[in-house]
Amino acid sequence: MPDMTTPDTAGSPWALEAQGLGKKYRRGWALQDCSFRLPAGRICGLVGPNGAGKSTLLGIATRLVEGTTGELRMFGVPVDSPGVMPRYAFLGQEKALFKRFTVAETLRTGQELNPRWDQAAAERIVRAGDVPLHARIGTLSGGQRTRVAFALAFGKRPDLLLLDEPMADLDPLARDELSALLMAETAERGTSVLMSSHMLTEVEDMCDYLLVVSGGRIRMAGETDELMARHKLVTGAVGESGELPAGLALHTVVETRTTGRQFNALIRTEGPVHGDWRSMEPSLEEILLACLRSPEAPPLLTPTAQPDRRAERAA
Ligand SMILES: Nc1ncnc2c1ncn2[C@@H]1O[C@H](COP(=O)(O)OP(=O)(O)OP(=O)(O)O)[C@@H](O)[C@H]1O
Repeated sequence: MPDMTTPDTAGSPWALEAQGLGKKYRRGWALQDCSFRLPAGRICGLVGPNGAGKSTLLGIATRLVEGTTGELRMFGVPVDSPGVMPRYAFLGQEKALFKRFTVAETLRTGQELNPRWDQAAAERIVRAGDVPLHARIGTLSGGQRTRVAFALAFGKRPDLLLLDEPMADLDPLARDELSALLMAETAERGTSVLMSSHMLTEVEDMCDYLLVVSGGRIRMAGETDELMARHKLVTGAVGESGELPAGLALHTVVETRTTGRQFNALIRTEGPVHGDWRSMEPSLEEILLACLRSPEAPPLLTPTAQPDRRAERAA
């Protein structure tokens, strides 16, 4: 886990802050009215179904996509300010590497393009995977290529690493190895990470912060443990006419399923849970799936994730 006490050099405690962020394409809104905060030093999972708006959000952060409404700040500075570029590195599914370059030439390009370049770190990452420096990129395996892309990203010494499913095409062993590399490198430097992933187990293992997006809107945001602590799985008997117990209405019911005389509900607790039912701690996967299956449930943002309302009003 990263060192949470690492101070941010620019003085802003927020790696990312979105206020009313939206992107409209001709077909409609890809991202709408998104407001959230991601504190510096966190590893944040960006979760949502296909077409949810994850890549659009990462695209706005990296200036590949221009937002239609609102604002996105990185370490307190609007993402379209010139000073932002050296502060982040982006890694997507498509690795932007020249196939004819050798690994050494690729790292040299990184060195020439980035004033904060850390050659020792980049070489260490490449060597740890037994990737020969003289090998051409085109001759490397997918896992080796991803490792070189990670070396380029970390060599840049970014304060924020933005990852769009960078390990999606890797086998489980390579994924495991590169996840460990990611955790070790970010912990050493206190790097903030925002990574989109469809692998919920990976998110559960790696991420101490979550941003859940669906239909272009933020559904949940905040510290993983706080979000988990707000949910319970309850099981009990339905009433005579199949109705749910009245006590459940004291809480936010995210999802219910009834089988015969028994109900299962995933609830957001709004106080102590009392009732003639059994209550269990759901897994993160159960919470995420219920949240994504229930678009009518209200969004849940922990206090940390909620943007400063005063700033919003002043804007
Ligand atoms: N260049 C574009 N032109 C028009 N519509 C777009 C464009 N890019 C994305 N969209 C639409 O915006 C919505 C959000 O897409 P986005 O790629 O951000 O989703 P995603 O969450 O990254 O999905 P996935 O998990 O499949 O990668 C989708 O409906 C998509 O069709």
